Amino acid sequence: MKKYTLGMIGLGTMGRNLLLNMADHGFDVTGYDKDPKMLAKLEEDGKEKNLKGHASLEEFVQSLELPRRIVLLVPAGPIVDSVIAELQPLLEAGDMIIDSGNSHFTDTSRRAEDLSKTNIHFFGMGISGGEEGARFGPSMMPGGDKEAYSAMKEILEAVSAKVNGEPCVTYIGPGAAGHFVKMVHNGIEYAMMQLLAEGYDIMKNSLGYNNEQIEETFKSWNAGRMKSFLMEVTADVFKFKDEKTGKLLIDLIKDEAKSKGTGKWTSQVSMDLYLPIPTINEAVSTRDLSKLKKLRVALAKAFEKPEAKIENPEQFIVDLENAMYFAMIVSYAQGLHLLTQASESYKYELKLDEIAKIWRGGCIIRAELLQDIYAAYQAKPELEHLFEDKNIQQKIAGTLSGIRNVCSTAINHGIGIPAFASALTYFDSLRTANLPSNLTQAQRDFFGAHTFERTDEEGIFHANWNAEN
Ligand SMILES: NC(=O)C1=CN([C@@H]2O[C@H](COP(=O)(O)OP(=O)(O)OC[C@H]3O[C@@H](n4cnc5c(N)ncnc54)[C@H](OP(=O)(O)O)[C@@H]3O)[C@@H](O)[C@H]2O)C=CC1
Ligand SMILES: O=C(CO)[C@H](O)[C@H](O)COP(=O)(O)O
Repeated sequence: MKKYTLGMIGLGTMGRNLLLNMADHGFDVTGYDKDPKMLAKLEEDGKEKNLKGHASLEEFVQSLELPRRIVLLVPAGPIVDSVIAELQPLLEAGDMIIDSGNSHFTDTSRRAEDLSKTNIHFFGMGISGGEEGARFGPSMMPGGDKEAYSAMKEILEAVSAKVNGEPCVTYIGPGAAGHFVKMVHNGIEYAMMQLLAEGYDIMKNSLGYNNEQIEETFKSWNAGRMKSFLMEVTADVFKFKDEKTGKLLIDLIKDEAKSKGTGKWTSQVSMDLYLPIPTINEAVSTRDLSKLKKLRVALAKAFEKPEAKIENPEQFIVDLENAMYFAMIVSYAQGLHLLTQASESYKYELKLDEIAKIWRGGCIIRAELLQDIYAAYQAKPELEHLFEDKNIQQKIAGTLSGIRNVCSTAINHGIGIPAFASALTYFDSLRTANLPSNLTQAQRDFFGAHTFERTDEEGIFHANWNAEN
C-alpha cells in the first residue's frame, strides 16, 4: 500500500490549498475531512497530482509513513480537541500532530502539556496568507516541540513564501509561542484594516472622493513606501463590480464588521500583561460598534454632522498619506511591543527580527515597512520599543504634521477616527516625560489609601488628604 509523507485533516479553504501547495512541491500527501464534498473537491483540484483523499480516519492514518506527520486545519476550539481525541488511539509513539488553525495560545499550551504525557509529538503553528497564501506560499509561525518541527522543517520551508530566496517560516519558540505570535499578527491586521477603513471614510466624507478616486489613491499609496498586501487588495475592492447588479460591490455591503476572535484575544492578553496596544484595541471595539446599526441610525437622526470644508485638498491628501504611514508604524510597534512583553512573561524566547523577517512575505500583514522593522531588530535585538530605532524615528518625524492635521480635520468634520486618533495619542503619551498620572495616584490614595511613590524620596507613602494644611 502506498504510504504518504504527510496527512491533512480539514480540507476547507486553508487545508485544501496547503495540501495542493505541498503536492506541487513534490510531496506525497493525503487528506481527510468529515465533509464528503471537501474530499471530492480535493480530488478534483488535485487530479493531476499525487493526491489522495480519505473518508475514513483509520485508513487515512494507516496510509501515512512513520513517524506520521498530521496537520490539522479545522476550526479552532473544541473541534481541535475532538480531532486529537479521535486520532490518539490510532497513533503510535513518535507520530506528530501539528495544529495549524487559529487556536487560542492557552489551548495550545494545554494540548502540548496533555500530549507531552504520551509519546505523541505536538506543536502549534500559526499560518497566514488566506486562500492564496496557503496555495502558493504562506507565512508560517511554528512553535513548541522542536523535535517535531525539525521533522517538518523541509516541507514547511519548501511550501512557504520566499523573500529574497529566504523562506517565510522559522521556529518561533517554545510552548504556544507560534500561536501567540499568529494571534498578535492578527491584532496588527485588525489595526491596519481599521486604519484603511478610516482613510476611506475621510476620503469619501471629507474630501468627497468617489470610488474611482479612492481606488486610485490607495493604488498610488501602494506604489510607494506603503506597499503592502492589505493596501493592494483594498485598492482592488473599489473597482470590483457586483455580478447581479453591475454596481460597485463596496456600496452594497452592510457596514457591520464581523470577527472570529483573534483580535479580541490580542486585546485581552495585552490587558493581562498590562501592555498598552490602544490602536489594536480600538480596531477590535470599532468592529463591535459597527454592529450597533439600529442605534447608529437612530443617533444619526438625533445629532447632526458638523458642516466643514477642507481648504486645501491637495495638501490634505499628502497629509493623509503621512497619517496612514505614521499609524501603520504605530500598529506594528504596538504588536511588537506586546510580543516583547509576552516573550519575557511566558518565556517564549522570541526573536523579533526573525518574526519581522517571516512576516515580509506570504502573510496578510506583509508590507515594505517590515523591511525597516526587520533592520531595526536586527541592529538591536534587545530593542524595548520600535520607536527607539533611529531610522523609524526619522520616518515618524516626517509624518507628524500630517497625522495631526488629519486627526484635527476629521474630528472637526465629525468623522469617527478611533484608530488614527489612538495611534497619535499613544505616540504623544509615549513621548511625554511627565504624564499627569501623578494626579491619578493622588486620587487613588485620597479615596482608597492605595499609596503612592514620591519623586524626591524612595519608599511607599500615604497622605492624610483630609487633614487641614
Ligand atoms: N480562512 C483563512 O483565511 C484562514 C484561516 N485560518 C484558520 O485555519 C483553520 C481552518 O480555517 P478554514 O480552512 O478557513 O476553515 P474551513 O471552514 O474552510 O475548513 C475547515 C474544514 O474542517 C472540516 N472539519 C470540521 N470538523 C472536522 C473534524 N472533526 N474532522 C475533520 N474535518 C473537520 C470542515 O468540515 P465541515 O465544513 O463539514 O465542518 C471544513 O471542511 C481555522 O482555525 C482558521 O481560523 C488561518 C489563517 C487564515
Ligand atoms: O487568520 C487570518 C488571517 O491571518 C484570518 O483571515 C482571520 O481569521 C480573520 O479574522 P477575522 O475573521 O476575525 O477578521
